[in-house]
Amino acid sequence: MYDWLNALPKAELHLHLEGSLEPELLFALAERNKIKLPWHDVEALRGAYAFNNLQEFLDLYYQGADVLRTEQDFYDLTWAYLLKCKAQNVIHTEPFFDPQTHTDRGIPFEVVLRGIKQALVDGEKQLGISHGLILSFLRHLSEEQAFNTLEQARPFRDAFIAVGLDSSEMGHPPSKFQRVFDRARSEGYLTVAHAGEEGPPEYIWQALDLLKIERIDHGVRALEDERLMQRIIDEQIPLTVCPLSNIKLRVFDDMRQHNILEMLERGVKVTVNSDDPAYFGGYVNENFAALHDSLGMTEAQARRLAQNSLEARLS
Ligand SMILES: Nc1ncnc2[nH]cnc12
Ligand SMILES: [Zn+2]
Repeated sequence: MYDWLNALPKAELHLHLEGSLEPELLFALAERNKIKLPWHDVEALRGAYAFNNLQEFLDLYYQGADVLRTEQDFYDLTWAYLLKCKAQNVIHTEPFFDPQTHTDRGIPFEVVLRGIKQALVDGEKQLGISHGLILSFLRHLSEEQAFNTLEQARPFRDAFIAVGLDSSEMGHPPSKFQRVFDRARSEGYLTVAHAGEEGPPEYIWQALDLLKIERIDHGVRALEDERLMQRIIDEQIPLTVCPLSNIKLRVFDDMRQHNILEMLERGVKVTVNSDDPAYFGGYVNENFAALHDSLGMTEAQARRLAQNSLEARLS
């Protein structure tokens, strides 16, 4: 890896903790929890990481998350991610977690949260990595289920900086969650949302106007709508872009077609992130390296991208 990329201090603003579950840890947790897996070994599981779209990935991602059962499991997952941050000079992180992925399997909200939060607090103390945790709603589930999740979070309000929206985008527009986000904002949460990953620019407009988001997660389809681009540039709304994810999930056919540097040069506040690094072939620095290798990203552009990430923090 490139030393100058490693040396850049950066923030990661789009990372699903469940998506940082490496196959080796997945197998170790399955053994610890006496869970029988459908894959023979780590290599067989890695072999399954071939996706044609977001949904194919999500099906495997939710299946993988089933090995996470105890507070210690969530601690170990988060700690492993923080060690990667340390190695890559990520000095601040704002990870997502999906409570419903776990509570729907009977794992109590507080078990999930305690494990994650303890690791994040230890990460601040022992590794010097600051954080802001984002509670993300699964958009393929109902508005009522999202309200229930927000209610479950109430006793732990101080543990979070924001709520987010992820999972299957098509057919689940931001408007479906307008009232949930209204409630969350009234409780003092900031808001972010995945929009314009697979979904149309209209979903980005809705995320901005109805959910009143501070940042757009992905947002790469904004380039299809010039008026939207102007708004994003004028208001300097950050985009948390995930290049390797976009290739793995076929949002772009090839990294050489990725639009992140075009957006950067047009004045969009774009940032580089890993999304689900265990599944997509790399953490933040591997994403930067791919932009260098395939798009000719210069050192000056890398510095601007890293600086954008530090400026786009919520906490
Ligand atoms: N890239 C992605 N898009 C939507 N939901 C997700 N959950 C985990 N990764 C995601
Ligand atoms: Zn994501």
